[in-house]
Amino acid sequence: MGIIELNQLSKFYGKAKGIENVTLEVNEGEIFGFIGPNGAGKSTTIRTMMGLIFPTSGSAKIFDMDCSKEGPKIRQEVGYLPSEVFYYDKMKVLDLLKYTAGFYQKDCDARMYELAEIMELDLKKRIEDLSYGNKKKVGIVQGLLHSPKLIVLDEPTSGLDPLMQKKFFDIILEENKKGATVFFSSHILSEVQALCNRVAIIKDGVIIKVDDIKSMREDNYKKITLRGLQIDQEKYKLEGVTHIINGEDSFKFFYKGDINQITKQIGNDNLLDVLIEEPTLEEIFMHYYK
Ligand SMILES: Nc1ncnc2c1ncn2[C@@H]1O[C@H](COP(=O)(O)OP(=O)(O)OP(=O)(O)O)[C@@H](O)[C@H]1O
Repeated sequence: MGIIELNQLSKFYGKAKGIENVTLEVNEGEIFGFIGPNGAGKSTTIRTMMGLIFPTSGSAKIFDMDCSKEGPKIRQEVGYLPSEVFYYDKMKVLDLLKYTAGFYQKDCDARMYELAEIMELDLKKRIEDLSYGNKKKVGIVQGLLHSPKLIVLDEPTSGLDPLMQKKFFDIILEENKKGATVFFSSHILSEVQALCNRVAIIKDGVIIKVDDIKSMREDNYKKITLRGLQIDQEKYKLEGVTHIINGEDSFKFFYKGDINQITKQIGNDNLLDVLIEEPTLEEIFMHYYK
């Protein structure tokens, strides 16, 4: 049984498609990345999982419970950080966090103070006096103070400065080491690459790929850079060669196929240098969205 199980999940807003036939399984202990550009359907998927909106068809289960029917029970063990955080502006940070802690059937005080200290959050301030980034920090502490079994993060790092992002990722990794499963949406690929074990790519409401980060980088493409003044570029018009970029004394391309074939070709050229690398996730992602 997966911690999250989405089966043919669709959500239409009237006639407008939010997501269509999303099927995914997230296993216990994974850090799972959910990536896609703006409007791809990430928040729709997550809101359906959290029982905040209802699916048009299909099912979403967390801990083997139906998200539409058992929302309150599921939420006891889920920490959710929405993409946009809205608050009771007049409340003080501490009062809001205590109010949140009151929803859980466990004592959250120690962890709450600990997280607030790590995130350098001023508990005495009113919400309305906080910057956007500091409001986001309140959301993070709110989402994690009950040490949930599943952490669901919808674009969590927007608004955080790099130092805070690092602290936040350290907290997430620590929670994961303690056993929490993490589901994490983002359009920033480097952070997904740094944090996640597996990733799903969503485009126009449809999942186009689910893979582990390692094989996604290794199995697909090689990024090849050749340096030299007399490279016969015509000879590289081969099957599997794409994304060609011509520089002054360099020639770059992506290659997918038999590595012997391409190295044979490279061996025929008089080169100053050659670099064969794994593409970054960013580059792979661009391929899927071209
Ligand atoms: N309440 C709504 N009413 C109508 N259409 C909606 C509603 N919410 C989302 N949509 C549409 O559903 C699609 C998916 O949107 P969603 O917010 O889930 O994407 P997203 O991947 O989270 O994007 P972003 O990164 O911009 O938050 C979009 O086409 C969006 O316009």
